Amino acid sequence: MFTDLIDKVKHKLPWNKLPAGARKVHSNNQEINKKRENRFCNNSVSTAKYNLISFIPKNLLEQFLRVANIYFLIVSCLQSFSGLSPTGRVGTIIPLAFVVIFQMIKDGFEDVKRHIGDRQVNRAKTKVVRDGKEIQVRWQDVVVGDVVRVGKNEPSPCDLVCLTSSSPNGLCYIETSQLDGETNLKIRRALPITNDDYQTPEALSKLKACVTCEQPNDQLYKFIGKIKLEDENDAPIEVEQILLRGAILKNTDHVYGLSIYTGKHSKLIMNSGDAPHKVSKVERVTNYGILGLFALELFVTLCCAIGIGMWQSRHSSMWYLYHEFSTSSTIVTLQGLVTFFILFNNFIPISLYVSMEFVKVLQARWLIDQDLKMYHEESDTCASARTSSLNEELGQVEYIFSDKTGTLTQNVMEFFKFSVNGVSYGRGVTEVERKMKTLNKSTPKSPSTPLKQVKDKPFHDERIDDGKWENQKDKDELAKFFTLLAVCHTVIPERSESDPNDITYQASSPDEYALVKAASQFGFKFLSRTPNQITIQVNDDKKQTFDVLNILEFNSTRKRMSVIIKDVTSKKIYLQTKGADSEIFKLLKPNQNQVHSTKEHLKQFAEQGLRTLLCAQVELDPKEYQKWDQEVYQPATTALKDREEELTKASQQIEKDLELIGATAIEDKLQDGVSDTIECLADAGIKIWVLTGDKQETAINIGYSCSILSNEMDILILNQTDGDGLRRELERGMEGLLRGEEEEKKETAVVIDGACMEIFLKDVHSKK
Ligand SMILES: Nc1ncnc2c1ncn2[C@@H]1O[C@H](COP(=O)(O)OP(=O)(O)OP(=O)(O)O)[C@@H](O)[C@H]1O
Ligand SMILES: [Mg+2]
Repeated sequence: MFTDLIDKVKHKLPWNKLPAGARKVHSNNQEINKKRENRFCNNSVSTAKYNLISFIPKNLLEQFLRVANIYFLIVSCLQSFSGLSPTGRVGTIIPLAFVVIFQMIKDGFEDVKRHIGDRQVNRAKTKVVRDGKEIQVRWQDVVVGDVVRVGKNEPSPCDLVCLTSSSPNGLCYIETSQLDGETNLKIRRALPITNDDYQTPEALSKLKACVTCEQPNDQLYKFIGKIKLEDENDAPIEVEQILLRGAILKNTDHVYGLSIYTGKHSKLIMNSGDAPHKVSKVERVTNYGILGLFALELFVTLCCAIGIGMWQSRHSSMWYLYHEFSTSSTIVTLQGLVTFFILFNNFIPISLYVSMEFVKVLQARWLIDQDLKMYHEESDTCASARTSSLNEELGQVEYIFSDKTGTLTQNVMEFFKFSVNGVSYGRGVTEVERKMKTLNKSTPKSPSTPLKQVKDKPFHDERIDDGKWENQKDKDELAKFFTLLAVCHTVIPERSESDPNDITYQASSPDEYALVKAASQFGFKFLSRTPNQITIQVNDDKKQTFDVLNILEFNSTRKRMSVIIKDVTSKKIYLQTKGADSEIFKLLKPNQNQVHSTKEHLKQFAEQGLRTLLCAQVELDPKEYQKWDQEVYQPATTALKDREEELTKASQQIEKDLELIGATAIEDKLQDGVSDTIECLADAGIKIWVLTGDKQETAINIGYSCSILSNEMDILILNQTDGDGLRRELERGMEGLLRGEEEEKKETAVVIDGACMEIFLKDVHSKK
């Protein structure tokens, strides 16, 4: 309570306020950057709660926020000062001091650990460019306006604008698991205007640039800013040119970036906020218990005080506790109130909190930290209780919210099946299918997918393996499909220095990685990419090159991505797209034969727990394309406001009348032990929510295989997009729920579609 207040006041203090307007950062010009009105801070951060000066007052304040401590403080004061104490003067203050000191030592010890952690981070080494040379400095000494070098597998020490990258085309990859928990790589791009000319420390130390950006804020995925080089026009800076503090550089030798937000102003720190003072449920209950005891004590005290008042008025003799005797029974009653209050102070046990703290420390250090069942052998890691104040909450978790990909599943995608021209290929049996078989909830089998054991390669089908696809009657359609897999993506190939034929792929989307790998298994090998061209090799001999005219990028709202390419030999222009079936079916040209059978296949794939994508393409008329590119697309790319929406609108204008090429199905296996873990959690009565972008059928079947859903449950599927239908379905669900409660065994699981959820939330909002 008080700590919140202190924080609020702190933010209002004039010297803590950020200046209004934009932040201007000058490269290689510390004179301007260090001006006081900029209020740039240094790059050291502190996650500790106390420092040497604030430790005693702050900790005491926190401790005396506890009801019991306030109570004992009052008792101690009365005991020492009033002269009415039936016990010694120090009867309470000594145990209280002991309790407070014990707690202080424990808090101090935990804070010292935080200080040590902070020190390690603040003193870690990084390299910055100063006077034409790279020098090593501590993280805490990096200042706004420094050009920082981040090497491979190193974290970025502060928020940087990426100026140059050692990789071709200014690309680099980062892993942001510290920021958002996602382990897949994300692509970042160096600023085009600096990438080519400022590759060396000498060049970088001559860089005269001014970056104008927002004041520090906690928005991890938003950035508005521009850069101005001497004698050049302003250029916009996009989110994809920002490396946030804590992001780790991967697969790129090094990048140089201009530091714009440091220390407590960096987005990661702004986003994490101060650690709040948490009170566990047990402690809350204890507080109420103490209030009850206190009321009881007051009552008993009152009775006794009135009693002695009455005794005195009848007997007119001195009560044995008092040396001096008042003749007024009212005064004796008042004196009695204090005396009995002190006498009965043991109603509330002073050692209560100490015992609780002691037990918690033992639980944390002894039971949790050394629990062999929570030991991970491969990484030699034990469980670690960072704080012991919330131990008992662990047993009272009611809900768990989980992501699916990468949390329940391994995020290792394997191409498993596909469908082209109404024929389904791929013979493997998925993990989900096997699990469903054991659950006796067999998925509908099609004649083309008999259950057979998987070979070492996840995809196998004797009809098309080892180049035999060329003998199929659908060979042209198959070739089109494989070409699309090899071309329509944002994967980047990397050749190893020792063997140029050895190509590894870098992808920010593990699905795309699996598709490109699969295409090369069929002989359509993706060889190289430049900003404007992509080359693939067909059957080890023929090279095919395409000019990449545009890439209409993937985002979660569009649920698809497209490329517009020009075949260098035939000069034809195509738009190729792949994405969620819910989106792509809407964009198809009407009356295509294979649509019906592809839908059937998609349903089967999804029921086998596979992640599906639909592939389609269209040949564009060059004139129409030119018109669209110049009049619609290019203006959208340079829009300064709502660029993403503008691009989405522009893409919608060209992604239409598509010809269906095929469907892909990718398996993402469950992590080890997921099913058992979820069963345990469910047994403990914990409700689990999982979020996924998969197709509904895939989600449901994965739900079964990881035991979130089971045959014994009522499953309520909410995918109605009209309010009335949704209401009806909810009512039906509620009836089921009540029935289930009566029968005392049936549980209800709810599957909610995203669109349906939106209606739901809108409704809630409007009611508010
Ligand atoms: N690289 C891609 N190209 C085209 N479409 C894609 C791509 N990645 C995903 N999609 C489609 O977009 C939909 C939404 O994907 P998104 O990545 O937003 O889901 P998500 O929230 O990450 O879910 P999950 O955690 O299950 O991956 C997917 O169901 C898929 O159909
Ligand atoms: Mg995804």
